[in-house]
Amino acid sequence: MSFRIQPAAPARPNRCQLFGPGSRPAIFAKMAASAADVINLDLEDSVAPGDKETARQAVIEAIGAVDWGRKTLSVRINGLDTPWWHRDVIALAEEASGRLDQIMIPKVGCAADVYAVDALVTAAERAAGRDRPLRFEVIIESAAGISHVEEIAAASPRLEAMSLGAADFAASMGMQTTGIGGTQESYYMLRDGAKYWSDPWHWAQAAIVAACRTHGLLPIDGPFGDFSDDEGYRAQARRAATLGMVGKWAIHPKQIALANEVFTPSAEAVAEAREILAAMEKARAEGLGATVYKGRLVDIASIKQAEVIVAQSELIASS
Ligand SMILES: CC(C)(COP(=O)(O)OP(=O)(O)OC[C@H]1O[C@@H](n2cnc3c(N)ncnc32)[C@H](O)[C@@H]1OP(=O)(O)O)[C@@H](O)C(=O)NCCC(=O)NCCSC(=O)C[C@H](O)C(=O)O
Ligand SMILES: [Mg+2]
Repeated sequence: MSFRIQPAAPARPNRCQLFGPGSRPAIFAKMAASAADVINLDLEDSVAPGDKETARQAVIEAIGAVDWGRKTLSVRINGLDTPWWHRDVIALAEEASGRLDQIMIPKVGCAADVYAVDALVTAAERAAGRDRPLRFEVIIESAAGISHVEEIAAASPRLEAMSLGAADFAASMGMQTTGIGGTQESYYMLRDGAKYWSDPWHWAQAAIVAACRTHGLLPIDGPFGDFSDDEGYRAQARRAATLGMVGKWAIHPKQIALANEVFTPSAEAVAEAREILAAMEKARAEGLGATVYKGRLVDIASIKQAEVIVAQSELIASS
């Protein structure tokens, strides 16, 4: 470990982030009653330009009127290249009830984007006498965003989470696909005439996880567009979980259970992690730093790996 200790990410469940357009208030109560850990009311790309003002007002009203339970409640504002974002920020900070937890900033390209929103939120919060600071989550979904991912992760003490937005990311990168996440037909290796599909999202996910872990943020996988494909969603979510991400977006309610399933460590995984901890405790009592568990090496690093799984399961059980 470096002399600089890796900061812990916020201790809250973030297995599933359920999105819904701010222009569709009829679904807000259904979102609140769902099993998602985080709710994202959207003012950005799922809201048509002509509906921006009414969606903003509907969202502000619903933040105070709907019972959101213990969920993390977040609103995605419009991008900094639009004429709407500053009014989104001021209205949310000054008019929304104290129940609002987070603002999600889309299409962040550099640390200064976060700084700009931070400055505006800080002024609006002070003007409104808000006593609980709004927290931020950002979406990495552009070539600039992924190029500056580490400086973005360090940009504000308000920051708690960072997602990969596969659709805008693919567009910004000029990727030849209209798919949102998942297997891409043309991204394969060829051996002896057989195709082996590779994962074009992997490197961006890994960069986001590294930036988040360096700065104590929660790394989240973004949308999987084909909500008729449960197995495709599961596969994408499992890859993300294996890389260190803690959750994934749901753009339809049927994806919530899939995310919760994948990002909740299984009883078997938790039992095995506890057995590794017990084996290492026994080794330590015998003056050893390494031992054998089920025919494989476990050592002091294995304690930290096992603790990740136990900590995830205890966090979810206590939420
Ligand atoms: C995708 C949808 C437009 C589908 O809506 P709909 O046609 O109503 O679906 P169903 O008829 O199958 O709905 C079944 C029941 O579920 C309710 N419902 C639908 N959507 C939601 C929801 N999001 N939350 C809660 N409940 C929901 C319906 O009302 C039905 O209820 P009932 O009649 O009582 O049975 C729609 O799901 C939708 O709008 N999804 C969210 C879209 C969104 O927010 N997109 C933005 C995020 S993705 C993105 O922005 C890309 C990213 O930035 C990137 O770049 O990658
Ligand atoms: Mg997007």
